[in-house]
Amino acid sequence: MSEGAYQRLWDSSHVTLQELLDQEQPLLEPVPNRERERQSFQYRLSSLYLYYLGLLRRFDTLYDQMVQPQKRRLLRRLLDGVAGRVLELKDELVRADLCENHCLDHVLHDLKLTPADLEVPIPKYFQLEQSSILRERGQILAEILSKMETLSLKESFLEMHRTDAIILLQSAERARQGRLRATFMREIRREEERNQKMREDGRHKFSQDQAAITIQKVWRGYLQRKRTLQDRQTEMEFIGMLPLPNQVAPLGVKTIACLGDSVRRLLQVEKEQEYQLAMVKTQDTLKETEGPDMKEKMKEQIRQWFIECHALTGRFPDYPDESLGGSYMIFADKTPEQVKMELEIQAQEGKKKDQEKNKEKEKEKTENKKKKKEKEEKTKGGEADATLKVMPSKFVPMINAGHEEYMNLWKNRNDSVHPNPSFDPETLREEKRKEMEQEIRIQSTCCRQTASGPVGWCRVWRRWLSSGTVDVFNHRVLGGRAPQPPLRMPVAPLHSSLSPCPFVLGGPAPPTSARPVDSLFKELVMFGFLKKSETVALKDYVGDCLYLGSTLNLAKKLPMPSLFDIRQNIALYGVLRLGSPDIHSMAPLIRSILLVGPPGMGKKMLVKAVCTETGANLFDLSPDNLQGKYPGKAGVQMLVHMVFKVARLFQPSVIWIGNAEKNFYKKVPKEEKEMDPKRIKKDLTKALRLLSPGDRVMLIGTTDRPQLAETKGLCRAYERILLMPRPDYASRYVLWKHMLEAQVSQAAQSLDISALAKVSDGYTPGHIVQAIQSVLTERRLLQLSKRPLVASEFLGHLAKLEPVYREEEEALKDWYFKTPMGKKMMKLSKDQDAEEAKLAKEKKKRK
Ligand SMILES: Nc1ncnc2c1ncn2[C@@H]1O[C@H](COP(=O)(O)OP(=O)(O)OP(=O)(O)O)[C@@H](O)[C@H]1O
Repeated sequence: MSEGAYQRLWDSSHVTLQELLDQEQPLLEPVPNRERERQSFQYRLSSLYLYYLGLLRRFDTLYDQMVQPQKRRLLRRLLDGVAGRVLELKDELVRADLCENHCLDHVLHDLKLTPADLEVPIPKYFQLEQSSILRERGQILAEILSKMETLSLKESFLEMHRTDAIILLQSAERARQGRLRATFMREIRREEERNQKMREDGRHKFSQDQAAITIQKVWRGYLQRKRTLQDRQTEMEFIGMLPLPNQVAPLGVKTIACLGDSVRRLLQVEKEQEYQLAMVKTQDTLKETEGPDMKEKMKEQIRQWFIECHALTGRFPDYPDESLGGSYMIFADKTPEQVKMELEIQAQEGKKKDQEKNKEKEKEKTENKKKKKEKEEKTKGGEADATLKVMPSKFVPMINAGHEEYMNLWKNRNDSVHPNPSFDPETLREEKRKEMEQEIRIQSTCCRQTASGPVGWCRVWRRWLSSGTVDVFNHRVLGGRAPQPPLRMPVAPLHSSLSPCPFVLGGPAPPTSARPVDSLFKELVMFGFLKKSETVALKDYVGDCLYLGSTLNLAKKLPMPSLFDIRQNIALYGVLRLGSPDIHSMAPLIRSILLVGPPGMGKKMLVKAVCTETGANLFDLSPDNLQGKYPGKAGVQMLVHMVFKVARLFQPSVIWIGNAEKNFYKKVPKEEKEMDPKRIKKDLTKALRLLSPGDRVMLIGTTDRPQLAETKGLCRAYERILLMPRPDYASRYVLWKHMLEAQVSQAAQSLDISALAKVSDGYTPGHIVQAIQSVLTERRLLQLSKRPLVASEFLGHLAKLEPVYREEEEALKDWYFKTPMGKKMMKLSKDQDAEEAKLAKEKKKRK
């Protein structure tokens, strides 16, 4: 696609954005929490969520492919804003549905969208723009690990004696010879058997006709089977169940498209460098040509302002307070009277506000008490909240600002058909001029260094005015030194990446404060707490969505999350939050997630996918990994402190706890008493609470037996609990298809995948992977051309595996309904039932 095509896509995206922004305000109005209103509220939220998802996809493509650097800067802000709004809306959906998975099939249908539109896109820049620091860190980790590996290899080599090595070689060689001999003997035996059979069969002799009929039968059967297969193929192609042969290999087209994308990315880098150079040049030129004039004008303006004020009021006005904008008030296009009035009004309002605040505080206190009482009464009476409404968004103002900038700067350009991919010098100059104006304004009004530290320049002005030592009429000093503009802008201390760790508040200094972070990083790698995560893309977590969610809801059956829902939730809770600092700092904070599901559901795979998609470090604090390391109370305190400190400083980070139930055991089993799995519990919960917006650190726990843990403690540590039940038919179908086609191209055409999906009910994706791996050995893959794959081959292997029994899954569900979210979900469904029963009664009475 060309720059012009992307520009048109951008233009159309803003039309949708405008419509969405118009829908934001009505959502803020509270709605009574009754069945019908709740449904329409949920519908409005869901459609908004889907539209924003679509916009996110578009802005991601645009940011990835547009070349013009100034437009890309705006697109980045819009992309982050929309991603953040999607996260906020997801939170609202959870609050409205009281459930982590939402049945949006009817909304999809109404909006004429497809299930693919439900997919949460992961911005491509998360991976493409991973900072060099992240890459360097990966290299350091690989280096440390390879050093450790070579050391352990050396150690293991040293241990083997020469005689042992010879014995090992000899036994391997003898085994090889034995295998060869056995194969040879088997061949001889088979040959003998064949000969014997031929001798025995030789007795039945066919007549010529009989032989011809037999051969014809076999041949006709073969031909018919072939024809039937071809007919089936043509019919399937005709009804669209199989792709047409000319559609099967669009690989060439795809590669060309990918190549085009990469070329545009290279062009982006080129144009960005050009833009950076131009920025420096423009800044220098403006400073030289317009800077001195601008400075003089500003001084003159301030002086003029004072004189006019003096002439009007007979006295010098107070210098505008820094909190009110300082000299900005003077530079704004206002007359001195207006400014004076405004200052006075603001001062009065400030006083009033203070008084009002005090009053409000008192009021709030009494109201809070009242609300508490009401809530208690409601919970006793079993009533639900009275109103439903959306929380004010932090991202909408950001999107609004971006939208306005687009409307003012980029919408009505003459070159919209063939836009110029290079930067626009006029816009750049305007931007830099504004920046310079701001800088000079600060220089001529703000900070000046004095013996007692930095003093606001406006304060100096004010002091000079109050002491009467400055002659504003002639712009000279009557006594003492005239205020001098600062020579240099004060530089705020950079936010050091090694800032004090917040994880030990108060009390003694942090135990690792004297150690460099690199050494802590190395220690964690050496002890096996910081691991190299395998590369797994989130899209490889295969699964289909639930197509009949709303129908199940209508039939009063609680729909369970599909694998698709789980993938989307991980993308929303894990990837989008950890991927961008801007999104994380403003989005609703989520510090921890717990994945609950039977073994083989892909819990570990999802943890690895979050790390891959965001470039996060992977810390392993699983109880098994803690065994024998950092003993005692002080040890574990030190470990948690170290892990969270390194995780925060080298963010984004994922702290993974496998078998998370062990940290919260109701009763520690005898065989695990020595391990003491609960020792980390207290410090972990404390450290988690100290994570704040902007700290891109997430705890992800995985468990298959949450029933063994104290539900309260577990739910307090993990803010979101995602239940992963066995895959349904649709998910099993796509799992089989995807995994088989990864090894055998067009496996779906020769195999009855639907039958495989049906018989594998109860098996997890892990089981399916195992069955495929055991059937599709190297040998079997070589035989495929002669002996096509059939579904029955997988059955034997599946039968050997232990499925997830219904009782096991029911136990997991029962546990889930005891968690806070599960309880709310149950309560809502009961309330709905009661409400419906009441309505039915009323109807009957009326009749
Ligand atoms: N939805 C899926 N799509 C593709 N592969 C999957 C999916 N779910 C699981 N797998 C595969 O199944 C195997 C088992 O997954 P994994 O080890 O992550 O499961 P788990 O739930 O963590 O198991 P456990 O509880 O035993 O630790 C892995 O090879 C993984 O790649």
